[in-house]
Amino acid sequence: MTSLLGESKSLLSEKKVQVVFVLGGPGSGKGTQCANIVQHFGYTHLSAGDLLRAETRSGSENGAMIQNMMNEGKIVPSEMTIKLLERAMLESGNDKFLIDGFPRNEENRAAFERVTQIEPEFILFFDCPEEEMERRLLSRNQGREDDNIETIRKRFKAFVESSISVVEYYNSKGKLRKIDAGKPVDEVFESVKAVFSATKEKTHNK
Ligand SMILES: Nc1ncnc2c1ncn2[C@@H]1O[C@H](COP(=O)(O)OP(=O)(O)OP(=O)(O)O)[C@@H](O)[C@H]1O
Ligand SMILES: Nc1ccn([C@@H]2O[C@H](COP(=O)(O)O)[C@@H](O)[C@H]2O)c(=O)n1
Ligand SMILES: [Mg+2]
Repeated sequence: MTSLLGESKSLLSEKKVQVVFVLGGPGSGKGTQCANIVQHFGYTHLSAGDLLRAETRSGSENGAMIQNMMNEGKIVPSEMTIKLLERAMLESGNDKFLIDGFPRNEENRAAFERVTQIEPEFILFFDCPEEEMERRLLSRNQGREDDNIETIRKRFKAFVESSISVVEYYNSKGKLRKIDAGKPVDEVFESVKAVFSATKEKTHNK
């Protein structure tokens, strides 16, 4: 795979950027907590799902295919998602990113590393019981077509079958920061803050 601009090397590999991957099951609270992190720690939040949804609305040639895959809870080929992430990162003007809902499988992980040559600082993992995630998704009311019980079950299955192995991979590299996400929003954010404050402290003392 080549980069956004069809070059063998991504323009991002020449920039000094910091990336935190934000992972967790559907409805674990990734988007909610990312909004809080942005306010406190100056990151730009990029949700892979939001970028894909915007692409389906843009009328692009891949839009209909992406829409069908999302309605089935399937993981879209890395080439498309990485292109959207690369473009959003380059356009943002920032150098610190929370990448939410990515990498979703081994293919996502390996392709991002190969194309951008970016190694994430750490992985924030929201660990939440499935019954709680299901309750949250069914009462989210944001008009998402995939928030229906049939697709929610497919998304849970994809998370267990494809995404957990990515979480385990980063755990084995000592990069995982696991958060108990089954608690109320403010309590979850206290744990999140502790992770980012510790990282800031470490960087400051270097
Ligand atoms: N800690 C929490 N306690 C109760 N409700 C929460 C909590 N965190 C988020 N929510 C609510 O749960 C719903 C899902 O949250 P959010 O959209 O942040 O999850 P997500 O992980 O980004 O989901 P998805 O993977 O589907 O994008 C939202 O309605 C949100 O307001
Ligand atoms: N790396 C990704 C991320 C998401 N998708 C597709 O988008 C759907 C919604 O994702 P959310 O993170 O917003 O819940 C997801 O179910 C996938 O269909 C993807 O393909 N690849
Ligand atoms: Mg989300």
